[in-house]
Amino acid sequence: MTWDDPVPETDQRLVAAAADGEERAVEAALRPKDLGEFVGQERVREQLDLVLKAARQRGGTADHVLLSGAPGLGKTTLSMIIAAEMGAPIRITSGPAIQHAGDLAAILSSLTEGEVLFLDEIHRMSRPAEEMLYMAMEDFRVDVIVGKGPGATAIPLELPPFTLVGATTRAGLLPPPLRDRFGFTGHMEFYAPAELERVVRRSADLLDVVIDTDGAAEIAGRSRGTPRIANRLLRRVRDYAQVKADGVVTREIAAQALDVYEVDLRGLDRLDRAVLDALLRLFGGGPVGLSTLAVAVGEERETVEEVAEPFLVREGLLARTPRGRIATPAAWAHLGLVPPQQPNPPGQQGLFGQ
Ligand SMILES: Nc1ncnc2c1ncn2[C@@H]1O[C@H](COP(=O)(O)OP(=O)(O)OP(=O)(O)O)[C@@H](O)[C@H]1O
Repeated sequence: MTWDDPVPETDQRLVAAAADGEERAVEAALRPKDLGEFVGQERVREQLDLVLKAARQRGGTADHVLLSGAPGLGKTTLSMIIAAEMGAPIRITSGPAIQHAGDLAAILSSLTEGEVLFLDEIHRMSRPAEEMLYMAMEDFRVDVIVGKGPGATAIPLELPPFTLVGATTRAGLLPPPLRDRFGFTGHMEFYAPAELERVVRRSADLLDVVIDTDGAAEIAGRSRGTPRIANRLLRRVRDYAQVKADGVVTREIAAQALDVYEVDLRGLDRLDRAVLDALLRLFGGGPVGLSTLAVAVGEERETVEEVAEPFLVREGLLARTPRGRIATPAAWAHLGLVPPQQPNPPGQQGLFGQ
């Protein structure tokens, strides 16, 4: 497996959606092995089930599959399930690991018939490799260029039929010719709390952790719609339950543990709350410019914009407007603060129609 990309420093948070190599090794034990075990994503599961069943009935190779969605929602897991359901081996690589077309040619030419090639972060592949992939996907053929300059020749190389599973967090960044070569695209959504609760209970079972329904619900509610985060929080809660209590995870124990790790009821961590707190207390809820907000919390502009804000926006706690960042009424409520009363100019509504 090649997941060579370092996780950015700022992403090494308990609530980070990305994982480093070490965590991926721990995660391997928790991966569902077939579609039946895979929690949630009903639509994608049903559609994929049809694609795979039909391919099996025809005795052929499944169409190429594109999975799009945020990190930690189960794209790698689904690719392994696709291989398992097709009874095929799987090869795993990622866009950034394929710098040259030659790297891709080497991988493609060593595939066996029906093999699944999982290409994570497919949007980060180099241009020449991408162009080679077009032909490989469509015609199961690549042209290997031998030599340089005017004497260079293209030697056609036949490939066995294979299934490409591409994963991307940014489907919009894929060039249309690449997108169009996938027979099926699955859009992965964030998970509902009840689904995450099932993920937590399943993982607890596998890790031999005793947990009650409320304990699982408490962890699920703080997991930002993401199974990877749910599993990570479960591991930290397990430590707490073992060291500070009798090992059993109840709602109270889960809440105490996650309070220690500063992950609040909605899954906000220290950084998220610092941004909201500054926006509300220092700037009256905004609008305030990103740079000013970043200085106020002692972080880089990029950290606030790329690490904290996406989740705050998704949660409906912060809005990005042309005039700057503004807090929503939900943000005031979440931090238990009361918004200042601002008289609206005659005939004009306030920002939130208040
Ligand atoms: N639907 C699910 N049911 C149960 N566990 C899940 C589900 N989806 C993901 N997980 C668990 O969450 C963890 C992360 O999943 P996975 O590595 O597949 O995510 P990903 O979308 O590929 O992430 P990335 O984009 O960072 O590669 C794994 O331990 C996996 O077992």
